[in-house]
Amino acid sequence: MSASPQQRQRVSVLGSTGSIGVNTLDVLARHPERYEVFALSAMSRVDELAAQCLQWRPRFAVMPEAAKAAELRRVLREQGSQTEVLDGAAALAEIAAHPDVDAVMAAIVGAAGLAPCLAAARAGKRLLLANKEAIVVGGALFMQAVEQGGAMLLPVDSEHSAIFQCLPEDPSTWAQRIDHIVLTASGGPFRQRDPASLADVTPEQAVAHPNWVMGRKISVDSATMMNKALEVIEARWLFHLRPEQIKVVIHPQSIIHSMVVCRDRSVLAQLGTPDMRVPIAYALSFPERVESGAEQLDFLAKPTLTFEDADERRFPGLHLSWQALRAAEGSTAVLNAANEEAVAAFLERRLRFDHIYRVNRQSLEELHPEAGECASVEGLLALDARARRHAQALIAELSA
Ligand SMILES: NC(=O)C1=CN([C@@H]2O[C@H](COP(=O)(O)OP(=O)(O)OC[C@H]3O[C@@H](n4cnc5c(N)ncnc54)[C@H](OP(=O)(O)O)[C@@H]3O)[C@@H](O)[C@H]2O)C=CC1
Ligand SMILES: CC(=O)[C@@H](O)[C@H](O)COP(=O)(O)O
Ligand SMILES: [Mn+2]
Repeated sequence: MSASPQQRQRVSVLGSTGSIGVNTLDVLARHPERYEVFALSAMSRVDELAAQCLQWRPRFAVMPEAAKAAELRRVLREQGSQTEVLDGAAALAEIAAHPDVDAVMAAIVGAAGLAPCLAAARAGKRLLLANKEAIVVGGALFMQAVEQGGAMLLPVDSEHSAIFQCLPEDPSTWAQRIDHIVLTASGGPFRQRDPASLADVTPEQAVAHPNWVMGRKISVDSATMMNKALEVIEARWLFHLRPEQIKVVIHPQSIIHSMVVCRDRSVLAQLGTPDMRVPIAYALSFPERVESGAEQLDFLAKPTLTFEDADERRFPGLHLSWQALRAAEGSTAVLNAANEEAVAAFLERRLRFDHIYRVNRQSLEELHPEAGECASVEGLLALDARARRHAQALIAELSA
């Protein structure tokens, strides 16, 4: 039976103009009887956010930069829109924690999404987590906020959604049943290239993912395998695993989205076409399932599923994840900050593709978090800023 209009979930979509944001709105549009949009947010794309506001008529729209917000306000006023436009980074936390919000889609890219995620978690929301950098930076503090706020944390990242779909609903049973998990990795656009030939690859080549259409930052991360490194760290927190319980295998078709290997050696996998609307729909509707709009998997069209070793010499970036997890608390935040800076420099053609790994490795080895820095969001953001400065110096040296 469908929900009555009074029971519709009110959803804030943080990062609504991005790849996950747009896919989320696509899923929401298929279920007007279940969901309504409470608030939207974006960073730079005023016209896209204005169009979304006119279609969805949210109560609030947020643009952190005042000038962009003023431009959005002007456009919406001209169109007679009732949407209230807010600015400032604190407004993101406001629309994440607002008492009238039921669910928050965290689809901002990067550590900028940490504070609104923590706000949603502390306010006990249903938190749909695509923004993997937030949990990589937040770590224990993030999980404490979820627990203390009584939030429901639902993974959106395809691999973590797959693991979640292979596990029972009651998280207290997970530790007893999981031997380890296997995250699948496509290998990215350079899987078959000689690693020594990657110095001159361009941003255009790096963002051309073989299977998924995604934002530019995560696409570069897939090409360096840092995406999988972030996902190893994300899995450690989401599923309460030890680093050695998380393994990675290359699966170039991206049909198996990840696997759980149980104590009895039974292997559970989740399969489907590579379409983010599936994990988004699952996170929105859990424990139910609703139409996502994705194409059904045709086994005969994709009859061969293959696997390869995630070789350390070929994919050195991946292995920084286990190094960071075993190092001092806060090291994962350092690794993330370095990577965000290095990817931005690469996309701006200030850094060679193969130097992204050098910046990440050196930052992790040279910058040591101080005791207590991870105990508060202020401490974590200070550590994040320190790691960015360190990485920027390395980038300047490498590009001199
Ligand atoms: N795309 C995908 O299929 C997948 C993405 N993810 C994760 O989801 C997150 C979003 O990825 P994706 O949608 O690809 O990214 P996009 O770059 O496509 O979108 C990012 C969104 O965040 C906004 N934004 C960017 N920077 C800031 C900032 N500093 N403060 C506030 N808002 C900001 C952007 O606004 P604007 O566009 O206006 O600049 C945009 O709405 C990432 O963490 C990614 O790793 C995980 C699995 C799959
Ligand atoms: C869709 C999604 O979840 C991405 O994280 C995707 O998995 C990237 O693919 P690879 O990092 O495996 O190339
Ligand atoms: Mn993923």
